[in-house]
Amino acid sequence: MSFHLDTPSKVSIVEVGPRDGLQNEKTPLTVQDKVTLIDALSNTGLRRIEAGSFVSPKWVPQMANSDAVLTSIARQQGISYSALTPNMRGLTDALAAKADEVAVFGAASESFSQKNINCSIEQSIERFIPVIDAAKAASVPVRAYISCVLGCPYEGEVSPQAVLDVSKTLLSLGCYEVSLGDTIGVGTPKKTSALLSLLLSQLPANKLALHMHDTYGQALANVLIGLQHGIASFDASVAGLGGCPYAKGASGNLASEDLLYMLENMDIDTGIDLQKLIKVGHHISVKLDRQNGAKAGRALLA
Ligand SMILES: CC(C)(COP(=O)([O-])OP(=O)([O-])OC[C@H]1O[C@@H](n2cnc3c(N)ncnc32)[C@H](O)[C@@H]1OP(=O)([O-])[O-])[C@@H](O)C(=O)NCCC(=O)NCCSC(=O)C[C@@](C)(O)CC(=O)[O-]
Repeated sequence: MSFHLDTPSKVSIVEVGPRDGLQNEKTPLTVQDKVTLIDALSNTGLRRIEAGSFVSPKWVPQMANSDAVLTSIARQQGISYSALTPNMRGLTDALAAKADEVAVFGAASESFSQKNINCSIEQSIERFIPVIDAAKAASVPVRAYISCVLGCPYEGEVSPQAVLDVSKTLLSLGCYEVSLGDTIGVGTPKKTSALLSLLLSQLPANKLALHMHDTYGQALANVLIGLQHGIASFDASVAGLGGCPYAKGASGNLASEDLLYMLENMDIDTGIDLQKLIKVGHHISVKLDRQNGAKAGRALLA
């Protein structure tokens, strides 16, 4: 029996630890370390794993070895291994490395767009058009991220209408899903609910995902709001790894283990084995010499 509130009975989790999680880590991981992490994640039941990012190594050195990572992992059938592709150069490299899926990433805030990808929102859309077209021509699905949907580190408040406009544009260009990024974790249930109410008045729930950072401990509460609005796709990061290099102070993503613990206890099916995921979270935390950011992970290991 599913939870008494009107929530989806099944949800899909995008594990972003190997990308969003590692892109801001001070301790650089070797290709082999990343491959070990991704291969371990592949054995947990996850079906969507973001494995790397084809961005400028001058901007994000931690992702410089994404091609070697994608070509070295032990791919498992039924798992989509994705990568970020900000431009045609990124897409070409991602296709050469056989990414199963790619993602373009824009923002709802002009300042963040400039700081993150060095162009305006409008210019970013112009850049994405050939990327999306070429990916589709290669039969590679394209996801889209929008950063700063609930607040911007440079501008503060972001208007929900701006998020709606960018979402509609990216979906109309052929992205199969828009992942709404609370980049600095300032979203609260009230703000998340207001944003989703507007978006869902014009877009179907199955075109949206939530990508919550846990800076203020609100990520899981916001996910619950998302579930109650019918959202069934969520991004999370094993051990709560992460942070965005262009959003100072942003802490990690919502920990995958915490998300899974909540979903399991709401009888919502994900197909993922929590115990296996907890072990992966523990190992990567030890490897990075950082505290495991997953509360459920720490509690269940204790
Ligand atoms: C977008 C660019 C490339 C524009 O960067 P640019 O400087 O405007 O671009 P450019 O075309 O003038 O190129 C500059 C240099 O980068 C190289 N270059 C150009 N493109 C590539 C590429 N694809 N791969 C490798 N190298 C590349 C290019 O060859 C050139 O090299 P140089 O001639 O100086 O030696 C740059 O701004 C960049 O790489 N930004 C990275 C931003 C990033 O990765 N941010 C983190 C991910 S987004 C995020 O975390 C948020 C999210 C998704 O998780 C959701 C949320 O929480 O909000």
